[in-house]
Formats: sequence, structure tokens, C-alpha cells
Amino acid sequence: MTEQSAAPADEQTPTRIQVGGTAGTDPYEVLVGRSLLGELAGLIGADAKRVAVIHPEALAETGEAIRADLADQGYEAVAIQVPNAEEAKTAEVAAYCWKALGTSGFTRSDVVVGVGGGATTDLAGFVAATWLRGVRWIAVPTTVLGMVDAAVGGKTGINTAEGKNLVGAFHPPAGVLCDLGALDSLGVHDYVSGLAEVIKAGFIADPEILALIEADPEAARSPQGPHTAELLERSIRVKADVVSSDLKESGLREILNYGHTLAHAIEKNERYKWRHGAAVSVGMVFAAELGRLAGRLDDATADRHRSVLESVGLPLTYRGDQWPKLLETMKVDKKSRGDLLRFIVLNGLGRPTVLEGPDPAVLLAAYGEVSA
Ligand SMILES: NC(=O)c1ccc[n+]([C@@H]2O[C@H](COP(=O)([O-])OP(=O)(O)OC[C@H]3O[C@@H](n4cnc5c(N)ncnc54)[C@H](O)[C@@H]3O)[C@@H](O)[C@H]2O)c1
Ligand SMILES: O=C(O)C(=O)C[C@@H](O)[C@H](O)[C@H](O)COP(=O)(O)O
Ligand SMILES: [Zn+2]
Repeated sequence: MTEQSAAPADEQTPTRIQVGGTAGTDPYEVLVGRSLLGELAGLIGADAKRVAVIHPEALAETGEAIRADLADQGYEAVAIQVPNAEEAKTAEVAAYCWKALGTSGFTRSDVVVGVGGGATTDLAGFVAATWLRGVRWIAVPTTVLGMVDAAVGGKTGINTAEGKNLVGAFHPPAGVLCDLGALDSLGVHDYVSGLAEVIKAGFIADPEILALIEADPEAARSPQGPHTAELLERSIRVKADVVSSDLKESGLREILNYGHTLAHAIEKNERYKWRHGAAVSVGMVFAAELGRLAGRLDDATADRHRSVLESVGLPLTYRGDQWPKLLETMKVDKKSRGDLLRFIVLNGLGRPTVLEGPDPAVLLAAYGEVSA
């Protein structure tokens, strides 16, 4: 259940979007605005004595500033620096963080703060989920992708040699602070990568997102664009609505995996050097072609995938000769059941559904449409 507010966040008033609170889950808020770090201590609460601020190398100064501020407020605050991007999502880095928590005497009333992109918050949430079987954590996403998707919904985890996000836990944060000012230092490549998940939210649930991007794709590529806050908030609401009704992915939540079956296989094939959003972009074009070939999706909506993704600079194709490897990886996608491959496709704009066990010839034909 999300609370709708009339206007996107402005300089003074953050937008507050509620997540969860149903089926025994604790509710929490996603705040979208500026200068939100003052909210952090309130979320950490008075019961905590220690706070661990997990941040990537790229945000060393920010991580240290947050740590120092929390120390000034009386917490025993430690900063734990982890590698940038996917290199942080490993068992070794998780073990490094557990060691740091152990060394600082972290107890069940203490709190983890994950500051960074989706890779960092996935790791930080996983460390919080596993330490002492679960301590509270707060997400401070600093990328578009982290704000609209990764930090919301409680999917935490790491990769293994066999694939993406294969080890993890559902462990929702106690709060999410989306400080729009953080996006100013993000490189355009990473900014645009996050737009893939924004566009995903548009196709599966909120076509107004697509209209806003299509009206001015160049503006959508910039944190200074006139619709930045609205695009982020609309996407967060899509995610919040879905995870509030199906936290553990027993049904509806699978729609958030639109484009991800192929995307995760591409990421693994590229040894995680491709950004997640870039892979999701190719994966959505593939899913659109699959939907079209399966007789479910109309030509105009399928074609619209290419046009909107390309307009912001996202990739549409991948190496044609890699299909056999990609298919093998896709077989162990989390949506698979036994030998049954399952994909999210669209029945139409905003109407996601599951396609089970497609004919291998149809899969190959759909891949032909994204092959470079
Ligand atoms: N848990 C979920 O529900 C969920 C949802 C979507 C994606 N994800 C995961 O999120 C990850 C991708 O996240 P991402 O796209 O944010 O990439 P990322 O976390 O890899 O960050 C990209 C790069 O930007 C740097 N960075 C982060 N914030 C910055 C800032 N403000 N200024 C400058 N540099 C900054 C990072 O250190 C990194 O080098 C993937 O691992 C994906 O699987 C998880
Ligand atoms: O929150 C979800 O559920 C999603 O599927 C969101 C995806 O964008 C995200 O990449 C997620 O990490 C994928 O999860 P996985 O279970 O397929 O690893
Ligand atoms: Zn994703």
C-alpha cells in the first residue's frame, strides 16, 4: 500500500512513500527529497549503541562524513568500505563485513546503514539479514537504480560463481532515504543504467513514466531534468505497491523481474562488468519480442521498447554467438521450476504476465531479434 502525495518532492518537503505494513510485515517509509541525512538518527533510534556505515570506495568521503556525524550524535559508528559495484557482492566481502561487525561488538539492537548504489545496498542488507540472524538496517541509495528499485522491497543478496543474486534473504530495511543531491556526482553511464528500471516500471505498471521520458529523453538523462523527482517517485510507487502485497515473491512480485531472466545471464556472461541496468535493457527488448512471438503483445508496444530505451542511450542488442551459454544460465533463474523456464512478458502495456515453458524455437527467434 503506498501513500500518494500530490506533487513530487521539492526543496523543502520530502515525499514519503509507505511500503509494507501488511501480512505481518513492518511498514517503513521511502523518503525522496534533498538534505535527508538529518532523518538518519531518528530511523536508527535510541536503542542502538553501534552503527556500521557500509559504503563503496567511490563514496569514501560521504561514508566518512555520515560516520562522523553519527559519532557526534553519540553512536559508536564505524565505516566499512567495500569495493565499487558488483565486486562488493561476494561471499568474501560479506565475510569482511561480518568480521568488522564482530570486532566492534555489534549486537541485535545495533544498526547497519548501507550507503551507495544497488550493489552496496544489496550487500549491506544481506550483511544485516545474516548478522545474528537479522539486525535492523537503513538504506541510503545514491544511484537512480538504487532509489527506484534496489533499496526498496527487502531483496538482499550476493552473487556466486554460478550466478547472480543466488544467495540472499528477504530482509526489508527500516527506512530508505533517497537524497536527490547524491545523483549529482553519478556518471551519466550509471545514471542512464538506472533508467532501465524506471522504464521497466513504465512498461509493467505506469505508462505515464514512458510518456514523460519520450517527451524529452535528453532531460530524462540528467538529475537536473524537470521530471526527475516525478520519474523516481512514480517508479518507487510501482515497486512499493508490488512488494507491499507480495514481499516474498510468491506471485505478483515476479513482475518486477521483467527483462531480468536474460539480463542476469548476460551479466554473468560478462563477469559482472556490464551494469545491471544495461543488461535489463537488452533483457526487456528480448522479453518484448518473446511476448510478440507468443502472440501476446501488440507490435506497437513491442517496438516502443526499442524506441524509448534507445532514446536515453541504453543498449538493445547482445552477442549472437552467446545464446547456448545464456540459455544454460537462464535455466537456473529463480523463476524456473524444475525444468520449466518461466518469463515475465506483457499481454499489453501495463499488463505483465507469466509465460511458462516457451517453445525453444520461439526463444531462439526472440533472441535473434536482439542479436548483434
Ligand atoms: N535488491 C533489489 O531489489 C535490486 C533491484 C535492482 C537492482 N539490484 C542490484 O543493484 C545493483 C546495481 O545497482 P546500481 O546500478 O546502483 O550500480 P552500483 O551499485 O554497482 O553502482 C554503480 C557505480 O556507481 C558508484 N556510485 C554509487 N553512487 C554514486 C554516486 N552518488 N556518485 C558517484 N558514484 C557512485 C558505485 O560505487 C559503483 O561504482 C545490481 O547488483 C543489481 O542486481 C537489486
Ligand atoms: O524486487 C524484485 O523482486 C525484482 O525482481 C527487482 C529487480 O529489478 C532486481 O534486479 C532484483 O534484484 C532481481 O531479483 P532476483 O530475485 O531475480 O535476483
Ligand atoms: Zn533489476
